[in-house]
Amino acid sequence: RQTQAVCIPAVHLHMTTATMQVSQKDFEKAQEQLKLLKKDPGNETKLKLYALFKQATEGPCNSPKPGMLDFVKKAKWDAWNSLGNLSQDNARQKYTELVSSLISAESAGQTKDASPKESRHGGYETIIVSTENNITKIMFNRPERKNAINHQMYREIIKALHEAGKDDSTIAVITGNGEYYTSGNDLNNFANVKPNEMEKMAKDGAELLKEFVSSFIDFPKPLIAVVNGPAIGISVTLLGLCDIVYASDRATFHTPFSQLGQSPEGCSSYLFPKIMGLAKANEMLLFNKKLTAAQAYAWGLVTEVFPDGTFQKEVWERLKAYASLPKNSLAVSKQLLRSMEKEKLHAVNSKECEVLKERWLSDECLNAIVSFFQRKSKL
Ligand SMILES: CCCCCC/C=C/C(=O)SCCNC(=O)CCNC(=O)[C@H](O)C(C)(C)COP(=O)(O)OP(=O)(O)OC[C@H]1O[C@@H](n2cnc3c(N)ncnc32)[C@H](O)[C@@H]1OP(=O)(O)O
Repeated sequence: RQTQAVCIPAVHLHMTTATMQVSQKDFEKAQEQLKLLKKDPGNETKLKLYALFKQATEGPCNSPKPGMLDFVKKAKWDAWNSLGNLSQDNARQKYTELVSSLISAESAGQTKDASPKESRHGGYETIIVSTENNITKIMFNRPERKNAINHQMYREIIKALHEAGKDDSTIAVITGNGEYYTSGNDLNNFANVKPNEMEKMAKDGAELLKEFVSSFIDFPKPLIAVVNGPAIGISVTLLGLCDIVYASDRATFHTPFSQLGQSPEGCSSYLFPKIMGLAKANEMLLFNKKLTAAQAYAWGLVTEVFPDGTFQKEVWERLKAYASLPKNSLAVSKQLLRSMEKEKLHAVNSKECEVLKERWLSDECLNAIVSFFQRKSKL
């Protein structure tokens, strides 16, 4: 899998003769500092470091794309290739900055009086979790994969929601890093499964999905979705379990389940008809209708739409004010609003996962996934 351990080969931690740029010294120093890190920075970060090192020393990716089955090589190639034509100077700069941020994060973790403003939660690779102004922010962080949700990300979000539910924050926010909110389930979750492992894949997937959706159903504080860009699949269905949904006018909302031979999840088979009426829910959940932000607002899925240019500023100012309201009052009020539904939502979640488990073994679903990987189809 892409998230398998990726070592940074020693050779990549040494400079070739290379350029004598102003930043050359810093770049070399960064390579030395990297070796002093006590904590493993995680596979995603190691991939970024690997890619930036290759770009800085060799320029844009020039090696042939490895085969689909060669996961580690493919993940490294993808990371390097995703840097496109980034100049070697910029790559050196970014590499140096990344190392410096890792060193600072590590020493901040060791010093009690670290910045009181934003505290970054450690131990995550596919998401960034931080707390500031009484708001715990959970950010999908695989921008080069359009924030597709792989198994590791599902597990990390479950953990982050569990911790956010108990921490001192007043509200929690879920959002995406980069251009996309998220492109939904990572289709690689279905790739490279041997025929005799299909049933297990479907069973494990359904269990993970059930636990993932349950962690949204049970989340005890106001949960706000800040939809910064296009949202696909499960990231759209989960919006029904969020208490407020703010969207950039660049966001779109797409649940292409029948196109993928699958079926709705995230309690959308129950919540979407309640939110928007059965006729409109059918267009989204049966017939793959992609909504603009304005349509999603008109259909009741989105609370408010903001111009992309001022989206972050306006939304975070608003949320900062909301998060200064009395924490316990907000929590009990949210629970009152949702409690009558909780049992029903868990039952819907179980049923949806059961149906999906069967769908994942169907030819319709397998053909759709093969088409995606053969580049015959994209959404
Ligand atoms: C435990 C299991 C629970 C399952 C729950 C059920 C959930 C269901 C769903 O969420 S259904 C929705 C699934 N999502 C998709 O089908 C989206 C697939 N992606 C696309 O159609 C396109 O990538 C796109 C429209 C999102 C973006 O297109 P474009 O702007 O042209 O970018 P690229 O395609 O070049 O994307 C860059 C890079 O990212 C890879 N990627 C993007 N999204 C996904 C994804 N969802 N799964 C896997 N890979 C994804 C894409 O393949 C590119 O990789 P490459 O550079 O080609 O290696």
